[in-house]
Amino acid sequence: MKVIVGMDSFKGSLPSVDANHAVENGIKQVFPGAVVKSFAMADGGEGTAETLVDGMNGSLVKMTVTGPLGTPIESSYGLIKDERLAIIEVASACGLTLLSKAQLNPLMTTTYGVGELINHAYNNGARKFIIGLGGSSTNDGGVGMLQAMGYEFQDSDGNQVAFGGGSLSSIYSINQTVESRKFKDCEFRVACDVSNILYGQQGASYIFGPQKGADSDMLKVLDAGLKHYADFTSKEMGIEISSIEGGGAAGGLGAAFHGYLNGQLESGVELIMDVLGVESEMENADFVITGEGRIDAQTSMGKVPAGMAGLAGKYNVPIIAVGGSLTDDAYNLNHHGINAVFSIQNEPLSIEEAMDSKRTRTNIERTVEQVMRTLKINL
Ligand SMILES: O=C(O)[C@H](O)CO
Repeated sequence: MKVIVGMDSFKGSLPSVDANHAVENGIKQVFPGAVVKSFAMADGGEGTAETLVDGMNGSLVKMTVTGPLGTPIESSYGLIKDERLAIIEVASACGLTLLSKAQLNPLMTTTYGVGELINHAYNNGARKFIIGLGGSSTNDGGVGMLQAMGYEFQDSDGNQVAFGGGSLSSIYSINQTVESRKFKDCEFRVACDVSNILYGQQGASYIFGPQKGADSDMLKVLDAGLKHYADFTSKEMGIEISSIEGGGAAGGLGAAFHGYLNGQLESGVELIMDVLGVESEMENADFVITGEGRIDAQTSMGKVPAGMAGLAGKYNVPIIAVGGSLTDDAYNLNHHGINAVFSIQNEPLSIEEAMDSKRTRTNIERTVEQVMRTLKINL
């Protein structure tokens, strides 16, 4: 018997590697001879760098970067030296969670620190990059990042435009320096958490600006700034960034990666499955076990269980999901390729108790063992 295990982390409770181990233990209690192929999964969002570093024998590089408000913050990225691969979650340099509610201001916040992470990884030998977009506090179209990578965005007086989405409308000329050209040989694979375009009613500002602290007047300024930036990018550089799907991810960072760095914008979970080589093990598998901390309506929209279900479906392999909590919507997954969904909880508990990592590990193992026992019944 061959089983594929592909668990996401149980956020705030258990990393994916540990969730995978718990599932493996549950399987082995009942089928000790089973061949278990384990892939600690992620979707490009929080935890992706740590997960890939664990799964690919890499290391986490810690460094100080320019934070979203221009002051120094501690950040990190994953580095797989042998593969010359760096994994960067943009939120670790410009994320929402780095700021208090009162500090949120997308007119001012910058992605400069993301560019500093890329530079550092480049100097550490990285030529391939996996970039996780999402959870940002910025709406600067990635201009801050590009400035840190050697691009010059100047206003009509020849000064560098200031940080933040509020300054995009002052872009008057764009230049590439020698420094910026070194990234031509790099490969950027970009995991997008959304498919929105750069500007307009469905663009970065109007859809994600409010969660970053923008009121309705700010939204107009931010959206106009992104449009101006796209128009100038087309005029000065001959690059089209206004209509690419995912261009509006992380306040327009998607557009910057696509237009300026030739980045490939992809669905996060599919990108990670590809990097880990999940598909090559799927064809002759007997079944798959996947799961995440909370299985809800968003799960079917490109989260790890949905991605694993898509791949399992391609090879007609049955798939079972286990979750820390299940909303009513979780059961709709039965109509989206997941054969059965189980909660790991077995008694009434507070959230804190339910998220205790030891309890989570034990409950995953027990639930999977019981599912395996059910599979073993020969009716
Ligand atoms: O960072 C953001 O703007 C949202 O997560 C959408 O990408």
